[in-house]
Amino acid sequence: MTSKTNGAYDRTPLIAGNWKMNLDHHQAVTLVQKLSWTLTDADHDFEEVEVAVFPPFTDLRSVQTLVAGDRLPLAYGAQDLSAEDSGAFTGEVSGQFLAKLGCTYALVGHSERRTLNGEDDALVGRKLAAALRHGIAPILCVGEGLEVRRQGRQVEHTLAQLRGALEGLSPEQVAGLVVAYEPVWAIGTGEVAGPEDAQEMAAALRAELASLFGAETAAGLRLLYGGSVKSTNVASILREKDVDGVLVGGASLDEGEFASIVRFEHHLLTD
Ligand SMILES: O=C(CO)COP(=O)(O)O
Repeated sequence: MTSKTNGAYDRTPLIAGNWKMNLDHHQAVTLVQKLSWTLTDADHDFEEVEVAVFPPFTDLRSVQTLVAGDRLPLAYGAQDLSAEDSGAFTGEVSGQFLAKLGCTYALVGHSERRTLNGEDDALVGRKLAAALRHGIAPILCVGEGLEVRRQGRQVEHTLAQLRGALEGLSPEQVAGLVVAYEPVWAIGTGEVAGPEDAQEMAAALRAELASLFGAETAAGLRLLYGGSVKSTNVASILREKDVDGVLVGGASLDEGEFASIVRFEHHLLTD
């Protein structure tokens, strides 16, 4: 049994790599191949620590073919999806198509989409519902910007985003949900929220999930931290009781660094 220094894992840790708008489908195949070789060589137990990648839409078919053809124990997902299922929505990608491509997960409400594409909580909630309709586990991204953090309102702000996206759902519907806390000021900046900040927010999110869906459901949901995660800081973050994994951006583009993050327990033993 995998264990934290503060106790056994109740939930399978999830290490997720969000590639953002990087790597074409040829590069995707190369990275996924190298990543799986590196982890297999290192005897990584994918049942103990789950690994998922989030390539651009145009890479997903190639990743599906590779993962299925070589029976790789890796999960993959999309970085976004449409709130709609089909129709006159030029440029949108339906959850139905993603399910056909074997996506286990879809990110919803990533801060870059909220900021660059004006996605609000209502739209994020509709996208989350669309993922659930198609049997895709949503990874709901929440988190505050620098101004909100400076005002000390980060918990209130992040919990409002959580409630806004999950309104009207039942405990059964959210059973496979993952929530990623990504403070916007820590994304791509080299600034990392301290492990205690990640834990403070994870505990607040879990308490809010318990009040929405019951303690038992909340205890089974995985909460991730994201924002400048690297092999050198992952262990201290994942040592925290309520943090069940990480959502990695830049560092997931290098298979050696990402594999080292996946093998965070190795750092737990050495630091
Ligand atoms: O946005 C992120 C993952 O979704 C975090 O990105 P970085 O790890 O590059 O800071």
